[in-house]
Amino acid sequence: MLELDGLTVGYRTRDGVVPAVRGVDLTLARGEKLGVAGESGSGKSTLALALLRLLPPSATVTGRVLLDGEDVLEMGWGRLRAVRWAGASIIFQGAMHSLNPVQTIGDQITEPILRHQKVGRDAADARVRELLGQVGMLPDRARSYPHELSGGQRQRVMIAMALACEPDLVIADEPTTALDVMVQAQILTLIDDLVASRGISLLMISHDLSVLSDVCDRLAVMYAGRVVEVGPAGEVFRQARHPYGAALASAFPTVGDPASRMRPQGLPGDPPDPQALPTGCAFHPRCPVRLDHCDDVDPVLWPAGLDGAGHEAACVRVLPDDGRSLAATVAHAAPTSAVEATR
Ligand SMILES: Nc1ncnc2c1ncn2[C@@H]1O[C@H](COP(=O)(O)OP(=O)(O)OP(=O)(O)O)[C@@H](O)[C@H]1O
Repeated sequence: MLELDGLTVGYRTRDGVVPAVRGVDLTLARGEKLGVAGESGSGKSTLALALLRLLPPSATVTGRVLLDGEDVLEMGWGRLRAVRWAGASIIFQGAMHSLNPVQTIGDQITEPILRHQKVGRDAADARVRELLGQVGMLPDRARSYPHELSGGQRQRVMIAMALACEPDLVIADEPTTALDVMVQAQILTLIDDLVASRGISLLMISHDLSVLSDVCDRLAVMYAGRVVEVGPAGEVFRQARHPYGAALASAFPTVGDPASRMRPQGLPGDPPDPQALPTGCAFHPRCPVRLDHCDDVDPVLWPAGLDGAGHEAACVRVLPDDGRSLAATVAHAAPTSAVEATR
């Protein structure tokens, strides 16, 4: 139902263009849950905002964002307004900053309902009470202002708003950031249950690969504005093929897994400045297994799963046929079709 085709976003600044998202191709099937992971600055939020054209005017967007076959980037404003909320909606990070502090939450949830569903005020109010019940809140909370609610309750309100117009796609951008671990688990379970029971597609964004692997069917890992690994959630989390995916996964302990007794491993170094990206593979300066020519070639996504089931990684160490390391291949002349020289 969602297809990103070469999605590229740059922000114009006084110092030049910041390339925040660089040629992302992704698909999301109806009812599927896709997680997008990556460090701060990797372009996750920019990607999410681009899907509904919510980026600031300084952003330039190219590529295609096909929602049920229709390009969101080409839509007129009328059609775009109809698609927002009803076709796809976003649960933003940090509900306190996303809710209007001087409006009751009931009024805020009512607004998209009145705008998109041809119902009267009474029916909309009833729908708000029903939605609040579905996200585990007392219907009377409709009269509360955001500051009268806890962080977890405010995030529940955001979820109720996102579901208000029965969208086909929900985009959740760090929906549990700033919540304590217990509340985080409740909110994740709530989102998971609500999208599953309605057959809604979910695109969830987080820096936390372990959270995403719990909730999502597939995972995409972003680094410096690119997807560097994508595949079935369990496989990407436990058998990452890209060195960055592996580093991200090993930064989290897994409860119940004997391997979790190992201490989580940090990844030395910082993500690159998008305006001064390293040559070749953007990850090579931090890569623990880089090869001599990794500063020269910029790999594209390539089949990386041993059983070939939709697992791809953009690393010259991953080979199309059986995933042997490039070290072996260098001796046997690497197939140049597996890499893309971009310099
Ligand atoms: N309005 C803007 N103007 C210029 N650069 C921006 C703007 N918004 C984001 N960026 C830059 O674009 C890049 C991607 O930012 P983005 O917020 O999408 O990353 P992220 O992975 O979502 O990070 P976080 O997890 O911290 O939200 C970063 O280098 C960021 O500094």
